[in-house]
Amino acid sequence: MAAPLPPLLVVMGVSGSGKSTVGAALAQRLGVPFADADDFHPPANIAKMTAGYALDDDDRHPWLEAIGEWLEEHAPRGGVISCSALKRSYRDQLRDHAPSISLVHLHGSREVIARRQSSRPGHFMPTSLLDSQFATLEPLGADEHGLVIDVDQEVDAIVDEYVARTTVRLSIVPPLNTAQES
Ligand SMILES: Nc1ncnc2c1ncn2[C@@H]1O[C@H](COP(=O)(O)OP(=O)(O)O)[C@@H](O)[C@H]1O
Ligand SMILES: O=C(O)[C@H](O)[C@@H](O)[C@H](O)[C@H](O)COP(=O)(O)O
Repeated sequence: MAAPLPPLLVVMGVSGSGKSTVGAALAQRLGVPFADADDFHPPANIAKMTAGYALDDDDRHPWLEAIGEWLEEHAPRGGVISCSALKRSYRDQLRDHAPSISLVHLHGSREVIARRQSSRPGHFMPTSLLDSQFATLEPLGADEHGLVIDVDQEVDAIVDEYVARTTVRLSIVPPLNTAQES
């Protein structure tokens, strides 16, 4: 039997959904490297968001290319990267680099996410951009490899849910026609 592929995950969702926090915890649990896509933005993108303007497709294109390259580089040994990946076309761009990625969409109500995003200290992303994040978000298509997890639970519970839903359990099936010992 072929060895299973190492996990190569993109933790996606709107700003404040917990991508960085959950992504780091997932990487630790899975024993693979972690990266945060916030660190891949060119300075102009950070400046634009800090000033309260949403990024557009042109702003995101080079950023997604850099994330795609990280995924490509980490595909052989696995990795987790947190990246909003809001549109289907953005995820297609990542898959062009690394077709084997799995998406983990952190899904939650605007209320829960806004509360977390606005109480997060020292982050450049203004709460005023949350509406545009939700408006831009395109849910995972049925043909996209991944799963959706509710963020309204503790970080460890989210990681547990991921592991429970993705672990293949092998059951030991006794051979047929085995003579019964008496
Ligand atoms: N499951 C959770 N339960 C409680 N707080 C959380 C949870 N996930 C994230 N947080 C907190 O919410 C805020 C936003 O999380 P963060 O990981 O920065 O989100 P993102 O990377 O998606 O913008 C942070 O202050 C983080 O500590
Ligand atoms: O595509 C975008 O509009 C940005 O990448 C955005 O989705 C991302 O969320 C910001 O970088 C803020 O970072 P946080 O998600 O950590 O708030």
